[in-house]
Amino acid sequence: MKTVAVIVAGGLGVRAANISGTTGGSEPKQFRVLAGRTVIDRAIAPFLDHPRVDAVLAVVRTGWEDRFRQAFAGSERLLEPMPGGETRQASVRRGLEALSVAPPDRVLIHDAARPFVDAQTIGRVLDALDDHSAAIPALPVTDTLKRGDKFVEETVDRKGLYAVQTPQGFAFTPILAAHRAACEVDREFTDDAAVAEWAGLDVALVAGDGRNRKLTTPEDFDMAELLLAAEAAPPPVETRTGTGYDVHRFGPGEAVVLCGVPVRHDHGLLGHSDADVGLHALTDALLGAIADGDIGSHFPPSDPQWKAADSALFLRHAASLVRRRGGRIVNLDVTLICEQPKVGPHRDAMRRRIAEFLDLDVGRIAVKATTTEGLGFTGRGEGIAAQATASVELPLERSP
Ligand SMILES: Nc1ccn([C@@H]2O[C@H](COP(=O)(O)OP(=O)(O)OP(=O)(O)O)[C@@H](O)[C@H]2O)c(=O)n1
Ligand SMILES: C[C@](O)(CO)[C@H](O)COP(=O)(O)O
Repeated sequence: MKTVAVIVAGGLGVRAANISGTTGGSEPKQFRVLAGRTVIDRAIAPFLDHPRVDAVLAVVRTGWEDRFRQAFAGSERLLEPMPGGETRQASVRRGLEALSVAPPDRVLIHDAARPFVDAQTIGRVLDALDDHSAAIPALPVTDTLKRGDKFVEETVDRKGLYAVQTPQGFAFTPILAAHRAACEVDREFTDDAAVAEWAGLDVALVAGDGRNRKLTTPEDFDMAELLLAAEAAPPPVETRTGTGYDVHRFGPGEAVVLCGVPVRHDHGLLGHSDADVGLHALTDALLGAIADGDIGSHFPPSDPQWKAADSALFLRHAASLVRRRGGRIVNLDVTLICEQPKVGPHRDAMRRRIAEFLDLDVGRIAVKATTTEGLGFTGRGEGIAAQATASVELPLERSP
C-alpha cells in the first residue's frame, strides 16, 4: 500500500501579512520562521518521519522551487517540488497530476500552513482509509455560530458542525477523478473533502487535534510563537528541603564507616546495617524532601536482608525515588558530630564517595564535622550523631 503526502505550499499568505491588502510580505507565510524553523519545514517533517508515508511531494509557489530545494536538500523521501496554481484547489490538482504518472494507492493532502500536525493525526486518517475512500480530521465547533453581516440574521445550530483540518486522506484514483471533474466544470471548493463530496464520495470524520491550527492571520502567528515559547521554556519546578538525623552507639571494633569511607578507630559502630550514620542522615534528608517516609519504613531494621548492608544502597534508593518523581538533587549537607575519630582528614574522600554513589557533582555535597565540647553522649565518646539537609527540585505539576 503506497501512500504519498502532498503538501500544498503555493499560496501567497495575504491574510497573514501585517499590512492588510498587500501580498504576503517579502515571503509567503509558509517560509516564515517560527522558533528557529520554517513553517513549511514543521509541516513536512511529520510526514517525512511517518512510518506509513512513503514519499512527500510539495507543491510550491512558482518561483520558490529553488528556495524549497535548498531548504530540503538531502531528504530522500522528498520528491521534486511542483509549481502551484492560482488557487489551493489548482495547486492540489497539479500535485495529483504529477503523481498520476506512477499513481500511489493513497494520498494525504496537507496545508503547508499547518505546522503543528502530528504523527497521531496522520495515523488516525490512515487508519480510517482502511475502510473508507476519504477521511478527514475534524473538531466539533465549540463557539456559538451566527449568520449575518452588520447585524445578526440568525443563530446557526452548531450541533453536528465540525471545523475541518488537514491532512485529508483519499484513495488516489477517485480523488484525482473528482478533482479533474471539478476542474472541467470550473467548480471551486475550499477543501479536498468538498471536492470528494461533490463527486459523490463518502467522507469519514476522524478526531482532529486542537494544536493542528492553520496559520492564516498575524494573530495566528503570534499564538504559534507563544505556544512554541511555552513548550521551549523549562518546566516550572519547586525546591524542597528535607532534614535527617541519626545516631549510632560505639561498640567493639577497629574502624567505622562514615559517609561511605572506612576510618580507623578504636571502636566500631553498632547497627543492623554497616551503621554509616552519615549516609543514614542523608537518606532521611532526601526522603524528607519528597515526603516519602523515612529510612526505617523503606528498610525496616527487623528485616534480615538489611543485616550488615552497605548503606550506599539506602542512599541510592532515596535518590532513585527523587528521580522517579522527575526531580533532581540540588545539594546535600551533612554534619558528623563526635569527638573521635577526626573527620577533617577524610572529608574530601567522603564528599567524593557520596558524589559517586549519586552521580552528583562533588561541589553539591558538603561534609562537616563538630565536637560537642565534651558534652552529652557524643562528648563522652559513647557514639556518633549525624544531621543532614537535602534540597531537591521537583516538577511543580507532579508535586503532590
Ligand atoms: N494558490 C494556492 C493557494 C493556497 N495554497 C496553499 O493552501 C494552504 C491553505 O491555504 P491558505 O491558508 O488560504 O493560504 P494562502 O492562500 O497562502 O493564504 P491567503 O488566502 O491569506 O493568501 C496553504 O498551505 C497554501 O500555501 C496553495 O498551495 N496554492
Ligand atoms: C483545507 C482547509 O485548511 C481545511 O480547513 C481550509 O479549507 C483551507 O481554507 P482557505 O480558505 O484556503 O484558508
